[in-house]
Amino acid sequence: MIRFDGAAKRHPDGTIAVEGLDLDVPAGRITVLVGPSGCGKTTILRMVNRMVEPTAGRVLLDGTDVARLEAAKLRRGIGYVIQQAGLFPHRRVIDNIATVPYLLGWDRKKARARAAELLELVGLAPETAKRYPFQLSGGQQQRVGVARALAADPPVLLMDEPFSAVDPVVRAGLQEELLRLQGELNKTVLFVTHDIEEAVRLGDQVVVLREHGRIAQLADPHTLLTAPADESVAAFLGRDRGLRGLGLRPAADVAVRPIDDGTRHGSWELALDDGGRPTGWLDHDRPTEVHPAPAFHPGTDTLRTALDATVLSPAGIAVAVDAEGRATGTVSREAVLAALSEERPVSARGR
Ligand SMILES: Nc1ncnc2c1ncn2[C@@H]1O[C@H](COP(=O)(O)OP(=O)(O)OP(=O)(O)O)[C@@H](O)[C@H]1O
Repeated sequence: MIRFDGAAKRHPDGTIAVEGLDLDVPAGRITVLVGPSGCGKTTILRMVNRMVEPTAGRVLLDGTDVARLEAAKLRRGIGYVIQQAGLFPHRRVIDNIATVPYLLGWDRKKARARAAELLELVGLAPETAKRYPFQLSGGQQQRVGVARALAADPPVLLMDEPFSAVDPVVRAGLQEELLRLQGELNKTVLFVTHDIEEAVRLGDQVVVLREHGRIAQLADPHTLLTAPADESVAAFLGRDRGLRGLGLRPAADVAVRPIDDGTRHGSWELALDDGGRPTGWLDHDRPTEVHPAPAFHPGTDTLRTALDATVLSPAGIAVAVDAEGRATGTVSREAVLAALSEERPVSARGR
């Protein structure tokens, strides 16, 4: 467990980044810090691995004041993931991932074998190992960043806006991946974001901060959305709290138009293969071009995924598919938004 015990940071120029924080970050859970720019999120995170030294108070890691631990050694036991991954550009992916094992003195073969395992764990193809970071997409780079942070199997993971530089759909994929990984690994995760939706999606507990690192509310996502502590938290959650529930509501809430009712939507035709799986959208006015057909799983996805799929679809229509990938129906953006505006309690994320 990580405990902030009156931890404060005042900079030499007099700026108070964090006034005095008391917070427990439970072991094996994801705690998300969320709040407006400049409220002290990064400062709080960096106090844990001593990239920032508190000017008052303490940070305890499993009961030990981190100030008493050697910084380099402390950091090797804490995974750290930052925005845009921060990979070494001149090192291949495999060696980027093996950075900490090398530092720990593992032999090259063992370090690389571990890195290859992690590559698979974060969902990257084995051939990615030999590439350089610039040869990867933003989302792939973030996966490498996560793999690198996990390489020495640290019990604690600090993540500072790790997914904010990628587009919403890639981001949703990375979030899902993190939840899947966490289901297996049970790390103590401290995660910083300024996006409340990301916070409620990932957090077992969410800490809403205001200026100087003051806690406005600490709650599980469900409580936060249904019972904001005060007006300022409610305002931060967004005026339309329904929209913020997108990522918590099951996609099953949306009315699907059965595939048997037809595959034509205006000038767009949904093409299916022999097995009934969508292969793309065809534009009747330009029939030679095939456009991608984003899909979602009504049984397991959220309304957020369904909405993303409609937004990315050239036809403005998302395809509902079953577990085998066969199209069962279609939904429009309006249908997703209509489902959202129906009065239903927001359900907390289940694992
Ligand atoms: N070296 C420094 N000297 C003076 N002030 C600083 C220094 N580093 C950070 N600050 C100030 O401390 C406050 C908290 O900064 P911090 O980076 O922790 O905020 P944040 O919530 O992570 O912001 P963002 O979401 O924009 O990254 C800000 O007002 C910032 O300007």
